[in-house]
This record gives sequence, C-alpha cells and structure tokens, in this order.
Amino acid sequence: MSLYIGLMSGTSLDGIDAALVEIDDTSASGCPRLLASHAEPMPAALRESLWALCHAAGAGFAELAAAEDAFCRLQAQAVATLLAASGTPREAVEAIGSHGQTIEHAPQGHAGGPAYTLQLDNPSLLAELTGRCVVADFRRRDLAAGGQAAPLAPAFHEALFRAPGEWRLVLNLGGFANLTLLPPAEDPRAPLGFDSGPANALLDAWHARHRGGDFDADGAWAASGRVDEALLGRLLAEPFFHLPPPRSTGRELFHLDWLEGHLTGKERTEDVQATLAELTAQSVALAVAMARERLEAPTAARLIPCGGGAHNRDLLARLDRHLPDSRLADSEAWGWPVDWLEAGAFAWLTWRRLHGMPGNLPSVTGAAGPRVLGGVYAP
Ligand SMILES: Nc1ncnc2c1ncn2[C@@H]1O[C@H](COP(=O)(O)OP(=O)(O)OP(=O)(O)O)[C@@H](O)[C@H]1O
Ligand SMILES: CC(=O)N[C@H]1[C@@H]2OC[C@@H](O2)[C@@H](O)[C@@H]1O[C@H](C)C(=O)O
Repeated sequence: MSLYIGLMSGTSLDGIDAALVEIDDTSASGCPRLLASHAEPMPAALRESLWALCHAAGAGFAELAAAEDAFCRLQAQAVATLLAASGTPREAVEAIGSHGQTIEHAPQGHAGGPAYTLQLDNPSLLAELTGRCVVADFRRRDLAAGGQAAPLAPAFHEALFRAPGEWRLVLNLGGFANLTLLPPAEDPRAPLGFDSGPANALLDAWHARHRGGDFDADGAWAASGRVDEALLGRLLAEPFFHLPPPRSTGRELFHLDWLEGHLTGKERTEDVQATLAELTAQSVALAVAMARERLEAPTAARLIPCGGGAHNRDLLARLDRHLPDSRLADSEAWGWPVDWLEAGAFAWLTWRRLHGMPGNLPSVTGAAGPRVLGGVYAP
C-alpha cells in the first residue's frame, strides 16, 4: 500500500481540494481508497486575480507570477492541514499530484494557432514547500499526442466504478460537466467520455450578478423560475452541444457575454436561471444519448453524479426527468463522497506516473495512443 495526495482546483475557483488516497500497488487498478480530505477555501483576493488572468490576455508577467506564488502557497497550506488533520506524517506520502489552475483551455488552438491548455502551477515551489515529490503538468502530453487533454477523470472513473454485468454513467457536475460511459467489465470496449458543456459555471455567474453570493443553494432560485423555451432553443443551438466526441470546453466559450448575446432583455432573472439549469440538464441528456449511440449501450444504466452540482437538488430533479431510465447512485457507496473524485483522480494519476503507466484514455481524449502523463519534481 502507498499514499498519494491529489490537489485539484477546478473552474469554479472556490478553493483547493486535497485528497489523501491509499493505493494498492499489487492491483492493476490500484483500488484507490479515500483516507482523508480537506477543502482549502480560496481567499477573495486570489480568486479575483485568477479570475482576471482567466479573462485578460493582457495581464502582466508580474501579476501572473504573484498569483502563481499565492496559489502554490495555498496548495502547501492545504497539504499541511490535510496531513495534520489525518495524523499522517508527511514522509508517509510518496508524492503529491498537482493539477494547477486552468487559466485557458484551447485544444483547437486559437485563430489558426497551435492547440494549448494552460494551467497556472509551480510544482518546483510546491516540492520545496512540502518536501515531497510533486507530479504536475498532467494535460499537455495528451495534447502533444493530438488529444483534447481533457477530460482526464474518466480513466479514474473506470478504475473506481467499472464492474461486471452493469453499464454505468459517471457525471461530473463542476463548473463544466463531463460524463464517462462505462461498459460492463466483461465487455472488451473502452469507456467513452467527454465534456457535455457548462454545469454550474453560468448558473454561478448569473446568480452572482443578480443575487450576490457564490451559488444558488440547492438550485432554489432556479426552481422558482420558469424555463423560457425560446431562449433555451437559442442556447441549445450552440454548435458545441452537437459536436461529436472527442470534445472539451471551458470558460473560453461559455461565459456571461455568451449568454447575454442570446437574451432579449425582457426575461425575468429567475426565468433565466431556470433556463440555465435546464440547459445543463438537456445538454447532459444530449451528450448521454450521443455516448450511448456510439457504444450501442442500453438506455438503462447506473448514474453516478459527482462534483458540486450533485448537491443541487433542482439540477438532479431535472436530470432525472431527462434520463428516466437511469438509476441514481451515490458515489459515497464506493467510499468516495461526491466532492472528492477530482482531487482523488490526480492522486491516482500521480501513482500511474511514478509507475510508468499511462494516464489518458485515447478513446476519451482522442490522443494517438496511451501516454504517461505529467512531469516529476523531486523532493
Ligand atoms: N448545495 C449546493 N447547491 C447548489 N450548487 C452547489 C451546492 N454545492 C456546490 N454547488 C455547486 O458546485 C460548484 C462547485 O463544484 P466543483 O467544486 O465540483 O467545481 P470545480 O471542480 O471547480 O469545477 P470543474 O469540475 O469544472 O473543474 C459550486 O460553484 C456550485 O455551483
Ligand atoms: C481544461 C480543464 O481544466 N478542464 C476541466 C474542466 O472541469 C470539468 C471539465 O472541464 C473537465 O474537462 C476538466 O477537469 C476534469 C478534472 C477532467 O479533466 O476530467
């Protein structure tokens, strides 16, 4: 058995998730087990700097370096708290996997330029601050091999959830949503996974603009509005929702200006929120239908929602309406509460990296083949 820490800071910019994971080195999947977790909240000032970097191509190098430094120190703080709270000596940890903060994701390139995906990260400083080996830069090798560099979690979903006799569908509802369709273990086919589109990113942004606060708790505000079918139709016409996989997306496409470009200005704000929630549910349902068609999968599957959106009751009710044949399951039944799968994935990918095992699924990202992901920074 060995211990790894995974660090993930997602598109919601709500904080750094840290997961302490035990891996069984004798098993092919590693049988990852979550031992402890800690969420280090993002201070408002750092959140604002990161938000500005995500949106301002003109930010200077000094601002970038300052944000990176503050981000890395927050990661080290998350590691220290996780270790102290779980009573784990740091020497017991083989390595820390750092996803970094995605600043921009352009797997298609920009204006005819090369494909890129940018994660702000300083693994050298993190190795210095924690005294542990750090693995980082997980996405770019897949991109270099012609892949989307995202989503990466489906390989971890396979290790955790693929089982004989049952199709399973893992749905990550973070700022953006990605799904993983897992054939039964006896089926030789590889899983399929891709981003369906926005999950909470637009819901959070619209809520923050009109009601303040970080998010619409339980989707109560969305539930108080009525879906504007005409608006929903215009939003769903976005070509991304109809692209065949492999595909991945982010804030570069789905942001408030994108939404506003589709508004008439006469909508009630709560109806826009309801329509955005419905957009998430319907775009997920479209992506699920696309995945099922590709793998000729039956409609009945076990649906395992995860990510922060799995706490949103209004969103889950909408998903239930659009995926009537799916039986909902709680990832906690596998020992993984919904909020820790992404950080857990980067602990597991770190184990893969240090044992020379590929971390990507070419059937998901479209890369030319399996690749060992990430760079190693010695302690
Ligand atoms: N009780 C709740 N009710 C409604 N929404 C919630 C609740 N708890 C969390 N959320 C949503 O979950 C979001 C955070 O989810 P998560 O941490 O999975 O995102 P992320 O990891 O930053 O995103 P991504 O997976 O796209 O990188 C919040 O911004 C909020 O929208
Ligand atoms: C480029 C990037 O950071 N993408 C994130 C984002 O958040 C959700 C979705 O968009 C997914 O593609 C990915 O994260 C998870 C961890 C992944 O790679 O599976």
